[in-house]
Amino acid sequence: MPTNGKVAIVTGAGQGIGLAIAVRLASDGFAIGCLDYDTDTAKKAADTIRAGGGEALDVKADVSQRDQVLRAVDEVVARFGRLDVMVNNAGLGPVTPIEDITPEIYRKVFDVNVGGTYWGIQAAVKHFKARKPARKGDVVGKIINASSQAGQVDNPDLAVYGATKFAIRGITQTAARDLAPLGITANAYCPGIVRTPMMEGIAQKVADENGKSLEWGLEQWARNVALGRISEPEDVAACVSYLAGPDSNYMTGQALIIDGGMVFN
Ligand SMILES: NC(=O)C1=CN([C@@H]2O[C@H](COP(=O)(O)OP(=O)(O)OC[C@H]3O[C@@H](n4cnc5c(N)ncnc54)[C@H](O)[C@@H]3O)[C@@H](O)[C@H]2O)C=CC1
Ligand SMILES: CC(=O)C(C)=O
Repeated sequence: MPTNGKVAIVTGAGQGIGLAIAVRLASDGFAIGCLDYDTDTAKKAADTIRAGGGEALDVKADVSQRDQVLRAVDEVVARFGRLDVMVNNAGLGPVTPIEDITPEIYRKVFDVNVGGTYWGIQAAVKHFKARKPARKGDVVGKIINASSQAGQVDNPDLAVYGATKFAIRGITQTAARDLAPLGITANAYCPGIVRTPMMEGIAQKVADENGKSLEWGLEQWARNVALGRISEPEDVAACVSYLAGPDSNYMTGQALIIDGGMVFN
């Protein structure tokens, strides 16, 4: 794989959408920091990229822990010498009927999904600030955050998860405004229904409640998709490739919806 001389970090790179983004950005020429709290899957992701001729380093951090995120990002910068793109992708998506929400689940999901986004932004900005834009509007660093279609509209039994994804859109818009003078853009990607372990967990719960299969559970979500199929992680990674690359340099504060045209009530 050719290198474009740039470095990207992807959180939650061990599986699902994060893995697909890491592999795609490596094929775009980025050296990749594969960050995950699961050291085995992070290592596998980095091994996969290196086996394909790319450059990668696996780093361990729980994104809900600010000090761990700062340390892991420093580690990647120490290895590759710079940072250009930070993809705050790691997240949790538990099914939480509204009456079952506990303080513990609320705290945990917000700490990972929202806290992890704050800490990833802070860790990246520290390094982006090492470069000054030569001219007003030049881009020296890009923040890309994972929101969701569940950050646009209501979804059944996802009150905690959905709230974090609405919050991430808000954080992205504010970060875009606050960080623009430093030459840093911030955008979010909003997948629809993506076949990953997270989504399979959500679909399986509905399937179990109805005595049906996982495929039936996924099909219930696909019925709302105009294009007629749920997406694969690579569909999302292709759009994140655009957000990470130079063609989106004049775009900031946006939420890119990648949902196959979901039809809402
Ligand atoms: N799968 C879907 O249909 C959709 C997913 N998303 C979002 O995309 C992102 C990725 O989702 P999936 O790939 O489906 O999830 P997944 O559950 O399949 O993978 C998540 C990855 O993040 C890692 N991770 C989780 N908590 C972490 C923590 N505290 N610290 C470090 N790593 C952690 C896991 O080890 C795993 O490798 C999430 O933010 C999710 O909310 C958004 C819309 C739809
Ligand atoms: C998991 C997720 O983000 C959904 C269902 O939109």
